Amino acid sequence: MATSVFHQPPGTAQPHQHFQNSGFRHEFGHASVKLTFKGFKVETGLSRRGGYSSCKRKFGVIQASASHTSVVQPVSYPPNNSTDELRKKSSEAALILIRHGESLWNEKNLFTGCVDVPLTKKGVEEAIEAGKRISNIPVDMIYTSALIRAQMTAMLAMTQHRRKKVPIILHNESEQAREWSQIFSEDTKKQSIPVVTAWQLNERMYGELQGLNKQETADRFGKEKVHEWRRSYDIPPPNGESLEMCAERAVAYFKDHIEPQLLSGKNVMIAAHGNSLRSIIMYLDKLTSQEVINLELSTGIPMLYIFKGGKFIRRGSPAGPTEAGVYAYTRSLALYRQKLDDMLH
Ligand SMILES: O=C(O)[C@@H](CO)OP(=O)(O)O
Repeated sequence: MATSVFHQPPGTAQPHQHFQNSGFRHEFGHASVKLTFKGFKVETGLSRRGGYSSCKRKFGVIQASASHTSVVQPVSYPPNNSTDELRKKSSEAALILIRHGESLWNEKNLFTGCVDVPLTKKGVEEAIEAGKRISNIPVDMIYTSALIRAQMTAMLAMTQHRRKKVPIILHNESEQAREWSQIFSEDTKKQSIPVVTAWQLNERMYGELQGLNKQETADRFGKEKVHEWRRSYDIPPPNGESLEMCAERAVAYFKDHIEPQLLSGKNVMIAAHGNSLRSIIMYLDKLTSQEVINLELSTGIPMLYIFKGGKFIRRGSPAGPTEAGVYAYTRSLALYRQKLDDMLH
C-alpha cells in the first residue's frame, strides 16, 4: 500500500537516494518526486535536499484578512474531550495542496516572501496544467494566501475542473465588503466554491532579502549562509521569518480553520507557497525539523492527501486527468469521478 514518502525513521533519508518500497519508487534530490504506484506514475512535487539548523528568534505578523461569510458553513471543533472521537468517526475528505505556478520573481531568481508578485505566462500554464490533473477530484472549499500568485493559481486551476462550480473569493475585510458581496440565490450558492484568503498561508516573510537576487546574495554573503537562511528550520533571514516562525502561523491556521472543514467531510484545496506548504506538510506527514529541511516543492504540482479517521494519508498527485490511479485510491473518489463521467457524457 502506498504510504507517506517520509515514513522512514527520522534521519534515514539521504539526498539523491532512490527507495524501492512496496511497488513505488522515491527519488529524492530532484525538483519533484515520481512514485510508481501499482503501475501508475504519480508525481508528488516534493523532493528533499541537505540542510542546516540552529538558533531562534521571534517576529511579528504582517497583515490580516478573511475567514467565513454566508457561502461557508462555519465549522469549529467541539470541546477537547470529544475531538478525538469525532476525528476517528469523521468521514473521508480529500485535501489538495498546490504551490503557486512560477512567478515573475521566481523567473528573475529574486527572494519574494510576502511581496505580492503575479505569475509568469509559464506560471499561468502550470496552474492550468495542475487544474487538469485535479479536474476529477472533489473541491468544496478553497483556501489561498492573501497573495495574488496563489490566488491566480487556484482560480486558473479551477477553470479546468469538470464539475464547473464557480470559485468565489469571500470578502470579510469589513462589514460593508461582506454585505456587498452577498449571494441571494441558494441554487447559485450551491454551484459556488467559497475561496477563503488568509495571510497566515502567505509565503514566509523574507525580511531584508525580499527583492534581492538569490545568486548575487549567495556571492555576497556566501553560499552556506544563504542556504542557512533559505533552508534551516529555525534561523531566520535578517528581519524575516524562519520556517519555524512561518509554521507557527500557517499550521495554527490549518488546525483552527481547515482541519474542522475536513473533519466535517468537506474536500479542500489549499493554494499557497513553498514555505507555508512545507510547514503544513511537516505537520501532515509528522516530519522532524531535520526532515523538513530536505523537503522541496515544485511550482504548480498538486499533491493529494486523504483525511480519514483523523489521519492524513498522502496520495501523490494524478499525472493527468485521465489517469485512473489516484481516483482508485478510495471508493468515494472513484464514485465522484464516475458521477462526473455520467453527468458529462
Ligand atoms: O523567494 C521566496 O519567497 C521563496 C520561494 O520562491 O524562496 P526559497 O526557495 O528561498 O524558499
